[in-house]
Amino acid sequence: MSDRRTLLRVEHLRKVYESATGDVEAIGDISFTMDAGELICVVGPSGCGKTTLLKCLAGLLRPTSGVVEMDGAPVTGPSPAMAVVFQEYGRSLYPWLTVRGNVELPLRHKKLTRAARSRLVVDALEAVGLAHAARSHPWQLSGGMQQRVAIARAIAYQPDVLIMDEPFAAVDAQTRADLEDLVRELHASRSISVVFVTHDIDESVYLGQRVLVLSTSPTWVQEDLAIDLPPERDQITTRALPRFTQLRTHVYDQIQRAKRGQAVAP
Ligand SMILES: Nc1ncnc2c1ncn2[C@@H]1O[C@H](COP(=O)(O)OP(=O)(O)OP(=O)(O)O)[C@@H](O)[C@H]1O
Repeated sequence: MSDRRTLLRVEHLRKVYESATGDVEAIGDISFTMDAGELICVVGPSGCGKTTLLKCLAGLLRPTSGVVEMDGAPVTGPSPAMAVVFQEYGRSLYPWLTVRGNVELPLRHKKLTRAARSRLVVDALEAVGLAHAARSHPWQLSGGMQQRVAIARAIAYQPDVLIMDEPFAAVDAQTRADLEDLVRELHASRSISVVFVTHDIDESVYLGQRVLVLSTSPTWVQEDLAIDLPPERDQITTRALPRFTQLRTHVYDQIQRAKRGQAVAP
């Protein structure tokens, strides 16, 4: 649950990529804040700058102008307070390490005793339902299980913010539903704040407490929509609610407007 403390503040963020073939203004002017403990989904037309935004939030990319602040301090590089889960789980896990080794690796940068590290790894693997697979290698696991390992690695690091870039785009529908519920469960039980980018409108409404709809590039926040569905959600009941249908239709309409360039800048 949100505790009304501003954790992340993005103000007038702009990002221009410079290249030999010309400049690309990926992000025009994005501003929003996120309270501690919130789960925000970000949607928008393809190529509108969602990944660019996440990279700026995570300190992996320097904005051209504007500010990203985490807990009142400017983000100037990768921060231990944030962990990122990407879509390409296959490329983000080291095949020569076991599941346990993959989850443990980033913790080696923290000043922890071996026992404390071990506790965090065991706890994270249990939380994602993979305690039994600790000694397997990633290539022995299904796609959904590999993405669970990536999530375990992120939560073992104990970040304040979990940043997820279309994390379930490459798994089948049933696995995706299970992983969505896992994210909701981890968010609720561990008070982790989550920024979740997705192409899937239904997924954004099902997961989010808020949905940020982005315009086409150069991008701004076209709508910051509060998702007023009950906090207890499940795949069958929640998705069958008339309000769920209204919200998904609304988000869909907004994205269509964005694609047609009809959205008005705030
Ligand atoms: N390194 C780069 N150099 C130049 N242009 C880039 C670079 N990375 C991204 N872009 C451009 O910036 C814009 C936004 O890209 P970005 O990947 O952030 O969008 P996205 O919304 O995540 O895309 P998608 O929905 O397809 O995943 C696009 O026009 C893209 O071509």
